[in-house]
Amino acid sequence: MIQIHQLIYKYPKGVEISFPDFEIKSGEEILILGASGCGKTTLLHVLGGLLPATSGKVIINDTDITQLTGSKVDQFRGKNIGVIFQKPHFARALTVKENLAFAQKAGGKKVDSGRIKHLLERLDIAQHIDASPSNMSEGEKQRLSVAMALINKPALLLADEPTASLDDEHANEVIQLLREMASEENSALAIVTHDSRLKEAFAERTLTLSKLH
Ligand SMILES: Nc1ncnc2c1ncn2[C@@H]1O[C@H](COP(=O)(O)OP(=O)(O)OP(=O)(O)O)[C@@H](O)[C@H]1O
Repeated sequence: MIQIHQLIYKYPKGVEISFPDFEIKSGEEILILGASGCGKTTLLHVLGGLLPATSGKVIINDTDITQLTGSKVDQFRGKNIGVIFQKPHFARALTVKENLAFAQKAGGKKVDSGRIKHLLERLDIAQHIDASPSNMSEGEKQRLSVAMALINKPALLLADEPTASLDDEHANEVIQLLREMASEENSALAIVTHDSRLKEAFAERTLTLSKLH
């Protein structure tokens, strides 16, 4: 269960952004929409522990991450939060399997080849297990970034603009995949986007951020 309560982030010498309260249950999802500049990326970074909240709470499975300091935030993220960035980045010198094994170790877990194989098969990229990610198509790379984010069974899966450059058909496919995978893995899913095409599919599970004044 993820709970956001009275969350505020203030950029040093910049704007102060207040976010609405919301919660996401395990295996459920939320679409966070808003116009350019309203704070979507900022919210994603605060939820992912990449920016420290100025005040308020971000509770992820009973831990308020705003209270974690120093390397504790990084350790918590490695174990409990998966992030799918707009542009996937992998270690190019490592194979697909080695990238996933690296992510397991970074999350404080032992390398689990069975888990790696399961996710690659589920995401239909198992044929690339010993290849370099650089030799994969854009769609395959995106599916690998989903595998990387899910490898440690995170409580929270965050996706940043996953449909930004996609046509309607591919946008639907990616969203469908994220929803299925989050539900299968029992992760709470938060998608941050300005893509209002997605609004209908998420119906009441949409949160629209207000414009800053
Ligand atoms: N490093 C920074 N320092 C100061 N202000 C910033 C910084 N980064 C963002 N901002 C401001 O914070 C506000 C929210 O920015 P943010 O990038 O979160 O918006 P966004 O909704 O993700 O926008 P977009 O859809 O255009 O990516 C904006 O007013 C922006 O100018």
